[in-house]
Amino acid sequence: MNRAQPAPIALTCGEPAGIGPELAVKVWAALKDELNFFLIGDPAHLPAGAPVSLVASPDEVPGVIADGLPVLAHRFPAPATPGQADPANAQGVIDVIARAVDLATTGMAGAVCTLPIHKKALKDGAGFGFPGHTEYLAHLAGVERVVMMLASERLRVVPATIHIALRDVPDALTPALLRQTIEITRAGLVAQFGIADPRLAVAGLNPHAGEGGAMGDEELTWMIPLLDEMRREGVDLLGPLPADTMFHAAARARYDAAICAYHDQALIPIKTLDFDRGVNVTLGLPFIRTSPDHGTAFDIAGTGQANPSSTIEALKMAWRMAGATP
Ligand SMILES: NC(=O)C1=CN([C@@H]2O[C@H](COP(=O)(O)OP(=O)(O)OC[C@H]3O[C@@H](n4cnc5c(N)ncnc54)[C@H](O)[C@@H]3O)[C@@H](O)[C@H]2O)C=CC1
Ligand SMILES: NCC(=O)COP(=O)(O)O
Repeated sequence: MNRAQPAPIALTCGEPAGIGPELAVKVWAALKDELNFFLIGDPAHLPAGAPVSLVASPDEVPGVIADGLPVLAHRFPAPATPGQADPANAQGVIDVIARAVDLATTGMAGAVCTLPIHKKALKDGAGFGFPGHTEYLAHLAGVERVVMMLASERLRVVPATIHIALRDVPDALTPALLRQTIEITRAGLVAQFGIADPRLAVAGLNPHAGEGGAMGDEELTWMIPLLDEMRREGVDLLGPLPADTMFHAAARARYDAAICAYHDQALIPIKTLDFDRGVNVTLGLPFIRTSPDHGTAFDIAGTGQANPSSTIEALKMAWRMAGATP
C-alpha cells in the first residue's frame, strides 16, 4: 500500500456484546494491506488471541497495522458477554462514537466507520436520547439535518423519515423535509460519490403512488407540485413513483438514488438485494461516516459466524471518500 494516503479511519467498537469485536478482527485480516484504520474500543472485548497493536495516536497506525489490529484503547467497566448487553457498558459505547468524531473533526482520522450499536441497550443503559448514530452524529457535528443513505453496487436508497413509528410517517413527511432530503442527497452524490449530475427517483407514500387520489392524496396535494417545482429548478427527478415497481433491475437503471418515504420502503429492497455488501453512509456531515448495513446480531455473537463483507465495504467506501488513491 502507498502509505502517503488519508489519515486512518476510526472504527468505533459499537455494542461489545454484538458481533462488532469479531468483525473488527476479521476486517483487519482482510484489509491490513489495503488501507489504514484503527479500532476505538476495549482490547479486552476482542476475541481471545486476536493480534492487537495498541496505539496512543492514529498517526502510529501505518507503522503497526501489519502486525495486529490497531486499537486506540477505550476501557469499559464490564466485560463483553456475547448476546447480552451490559448496561454498565452503554455509556462507553456512546463515548467511543464522540471520541471518533473528535478525531475526524481535528483531521486525526480521515473518516468515521461505526460498528453496530444496540439502540435499546443504549437507551436503557445510559438514557441515549437518539434513535441511532445518524441523529447522534448530526448532534455532535452541530448540523440540523443529515440524510441516511444505504448504498451498494446495485442500488442507493434514502429513507426521508427514519426511525419513527409507521403511523407517524404521513405527518413527519412534509414538503420541507422531502425538499431538504432531495437537496442533501443530490449534494452528497456529487461530493462523495463523484456523480456530476445525479438522477433521483422519489417514491410515493401510498400504494400505486396514490393512483390519482384513489388510495391516498399526498401525491396529488403536495408531492407532485413539489417535484415539479424542483424539476424546474434543474433537479433531475423521477416521481412520485409507485414503490412496488421502482426497484426491479430495469427501473433501477434509471436513477442514481431512490428517495423513499419511510424506513422499510428504502431498506427492504437494498437488504434483499445486497445484505452482505450494503453500506450505510451519512450525508450532510462535515466528516465522512460509513457503517455496515446490519445490526448487532446478538443471535450469532460470539459464534464466529459473522460475515465481515458489509464492514469491509464500509471501510473501503470511507477510504475512497477520504481521498485515497488506488
Ligand atoms: N448502524 C447500526 O448501529 C445498526 C444497528 N442496528 C441495531 O441492531 C440491533 C439488532 O437489530 P436486528 O433488527 O436484529 O438486525 P441485525 O442486522 O442485527 O440481524 C438481523 C439478522 O441478520 C443476521 N446478521 C446480521 N448481520 C450479520 C452478519 N454480519 N453476518 C451474518 N449474519 C448477520 C443476524 O444474525 C440476524 O439473524 C437493534 O438494536 C438495531 O437497532 C440495526 C441496524 C444498524
Ligand atoms: N436501520 C438502519 C439503522 O438502524 C442504522 O442506524 P444508524 O445507527 O446508522 O443511525
